[in-house]
Amino acid sequence: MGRKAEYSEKPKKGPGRKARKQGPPVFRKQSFAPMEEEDKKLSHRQKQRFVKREQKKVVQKAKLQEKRAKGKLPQPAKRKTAYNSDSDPEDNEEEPQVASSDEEVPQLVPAPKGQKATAPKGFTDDNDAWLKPKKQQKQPETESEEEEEEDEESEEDSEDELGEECEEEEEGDDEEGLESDDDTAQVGKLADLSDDDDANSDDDFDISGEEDGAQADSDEEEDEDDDDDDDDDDDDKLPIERANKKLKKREAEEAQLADDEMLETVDKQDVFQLPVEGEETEKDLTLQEVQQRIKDVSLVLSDFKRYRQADRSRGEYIDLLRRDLCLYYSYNEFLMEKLMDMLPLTELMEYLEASEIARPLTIRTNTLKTRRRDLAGALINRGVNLDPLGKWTKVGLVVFNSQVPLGATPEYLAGHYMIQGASSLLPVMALAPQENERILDMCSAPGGKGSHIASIMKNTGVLFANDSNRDRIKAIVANFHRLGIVNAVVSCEDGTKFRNIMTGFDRVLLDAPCTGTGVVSKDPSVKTTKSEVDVQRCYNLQRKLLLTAIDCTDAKSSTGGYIVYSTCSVLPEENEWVIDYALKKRNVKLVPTGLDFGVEGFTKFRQHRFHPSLNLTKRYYPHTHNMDGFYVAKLKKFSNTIPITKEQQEEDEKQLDEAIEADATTEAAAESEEVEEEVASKEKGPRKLLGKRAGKPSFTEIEQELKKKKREESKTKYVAKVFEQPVKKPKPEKPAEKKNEKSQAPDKQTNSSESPSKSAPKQKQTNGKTTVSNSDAKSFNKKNKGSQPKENGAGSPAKPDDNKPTTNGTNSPSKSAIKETKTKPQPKGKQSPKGNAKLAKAPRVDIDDVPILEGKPIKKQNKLKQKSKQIGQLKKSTAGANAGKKQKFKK
Ligand SMILES: C[S@@+](CC[C@H](N)C(=O)[O-])C[C@H]1O[C@@H](n2cnc3c(N)ncnc32)[C@H](O)[C@@H]1O
Repeated sequence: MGRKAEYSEKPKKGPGRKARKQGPPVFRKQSFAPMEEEDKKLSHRQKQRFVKREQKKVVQKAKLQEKRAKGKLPQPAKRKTAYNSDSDPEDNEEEPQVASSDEEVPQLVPAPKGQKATAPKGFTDDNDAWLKPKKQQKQPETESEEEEEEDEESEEDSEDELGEECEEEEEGDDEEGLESDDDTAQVGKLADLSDDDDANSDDDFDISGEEDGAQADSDEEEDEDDDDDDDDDDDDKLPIERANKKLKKREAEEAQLADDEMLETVDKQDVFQLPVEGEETEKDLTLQEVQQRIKDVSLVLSDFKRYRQADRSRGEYIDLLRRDLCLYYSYNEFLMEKLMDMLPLTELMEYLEASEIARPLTIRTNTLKTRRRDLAGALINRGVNLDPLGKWTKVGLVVFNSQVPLGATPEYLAGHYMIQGASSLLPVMALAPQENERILDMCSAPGGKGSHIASIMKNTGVLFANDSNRDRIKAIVANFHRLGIVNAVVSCEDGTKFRNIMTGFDRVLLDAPCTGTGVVSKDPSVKTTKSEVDVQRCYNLQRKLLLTAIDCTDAKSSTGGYIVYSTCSVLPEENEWVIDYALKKRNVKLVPTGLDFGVEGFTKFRQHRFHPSLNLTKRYYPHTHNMDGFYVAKLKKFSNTIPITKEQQEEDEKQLDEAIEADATTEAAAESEEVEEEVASKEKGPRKLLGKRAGKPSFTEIEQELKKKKREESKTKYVAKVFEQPVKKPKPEKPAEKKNEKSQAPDKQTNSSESPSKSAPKQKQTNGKTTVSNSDAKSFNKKNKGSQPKENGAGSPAKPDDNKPTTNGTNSPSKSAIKETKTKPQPKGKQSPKGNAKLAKAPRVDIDDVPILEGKPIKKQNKLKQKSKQIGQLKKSTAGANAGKKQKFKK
């Protein structure tokens, strides 16, 4: 952009290129206002052209009149549009204007004035045939005229481009039109401030600057077409007429296109054609196309008889729909199939759409510390925009937006509220805890529902908050501390074993671990990661946990005897099926949840039929309740006896155990293979395996041992322990023993303490206490690099006997909360006679510092073991004096 524009002066009139070459461009201030003085100053060429045009017009008019007089042509109809050409003989008022400009340009052939009175009323494109003085005009042209004609044509083409604008501006006077063009050309020169001079080089009037390149190009193309078709016609027409014609033509084309497109769409909608078999078009499809196809197939399926292709089955359409839905919403086929089985098509679409959107952020008032109104006021003062969640809850608040992070407000830190999804309030409401009851929250971490229970109990009675995940237990403790809950005992046990620890609860909440298919909006990975095995594993575990929950409940409780089962999954396998199973296996019946909204649970699902009372259970969906997908069932235990024989019960237990273990093993097997490969690759170097064995895992003794342990670990995957007691591990007596122990010792220790069902370690597990030697802890901590054992007694766990329940299931655990147990470091009594002697002197290991094997991915555990073994082997080769230390390190 070179020159600075000056608006103060009027630019000098002249041919375009020449004008641009002269000094800085200037623009008049009122760009679109007429410039009467300047308008009259036409250049020589302009004048010549104008004269020519006038001549043409006169000739045309004369011929026209002649023809009309002979009766060859119909009387032209009056034009409706406002831009009647000056050729329109009816525009008498405008004639003088033409004449005014004609003052300077002598008319070579004066128009026959007498004709004006009898002139036809305007013209339309229908009668433009009468503007055809083709050859007669061309013949008299000299060569020089032809050149000028070329110029004129180019000029007129450019003017054509302005046709639309001209339509509004022109008043029927050609000269005015020209002037108008000229004026707009002046305005258009702003764009010419760029180096785009060449583009307009052929235009005397610099009007091409008005048009963008694309438009100009397209018009040029059209001009070419027109030249081909109507060359002769166009020669006879005024630019404005040509523009009009082109415009109409373009409009007709567009209308035609729109019609075609519509027909095409209607065609598509009417008869959707399934892709031909083997046609792999999915990869090329855009999301919009996939979406369209989803709509089309849905339409076909909605009225299959009407819209189907004769030779295609419903299954084919459903298959295609499933594939498209998977593609569009990024689900795996397994989960999409499950959802399609579960929901009618229209509802499915709504469900999928709703699952793409995050649910509203909700919080629960902790009524132990504040009232909802006060909390709302305090948060509003902090710039939180919130409202009560709904009439169905007195403690829920929905947060629309917040200027502060809700997990860090002083109110949050003071424990005035808990951030919880709306759906997680439902199971606790269904449980309806009472004050002074004994309630078990079997799978409690991170303590959202547990803390809700405690607050309804007003910190009376006892809440047993259990979870098998050691890491998540910490969250329970932290939340309970923050929320001021003092009636809770937190434990880390396998829920399926809880009947061996304690029974006789008034109420039990089982918020079971599940596939999480209802919380896709929170965790989109669920869409792609869940498989049949995951669902199987979940429902087997859920069944087992539910039977245990029922067994832990006291049917004779004066206030309760209720069990609430909930999941954040929408799959019937994890919900109705599990309840139906429990109805058959225990003396329980379904009772209303007390929740006055929600969809009834399924009583049938595909070929399966459930107990009719399953309609008392409630389902919640994102698209219907704007909550996470959720399921709630409330059971009443009416007898403490078990309706099935002991053998049957054992058989059931065994079956469930096997199913869970099998699932876990399947999963572990894959990992195990990885480990094997890893081991092999590590050993590949020094061993230099050749031939067929090269690069393949070699099943040495150690590797097989590893595999065995791996399987063991996978079996005890769900088992975790709390209150692990630090025990000093006896030092190895002979270095010679190292060889046997090197691969086994650390793992044996782990296994023995982890195994949930073997006789010796069973006691350790059921009482929830595990011995971990100080040296072990140190070595593990070294490996883990994270947690160093604290040598302070304050952090050590409680004496095992304090909390040790008997295994007959009648004894209650002591009511000491985890806080208590942590602050009472006591030596472990019955674990190991060897360790026992040294226990009193042993420095305590804080519970939080004990390395967690069961919580780690198996792959990592094996890596650790592998590393320790390697280090041990290395050290073994060094001085014998260090042998004891090495052994210790390895273990
Ligand atoms: C859905 S979450 C519980 C959420 C919790 N009720 C709340 O409201 O914050 C399921 C929990 O079950 C735990 N869990 C899984 N298997 C278990 C088992 N066998 N025994 C006890 N808890 C288990 C998981 O660690 C997880 O914390």
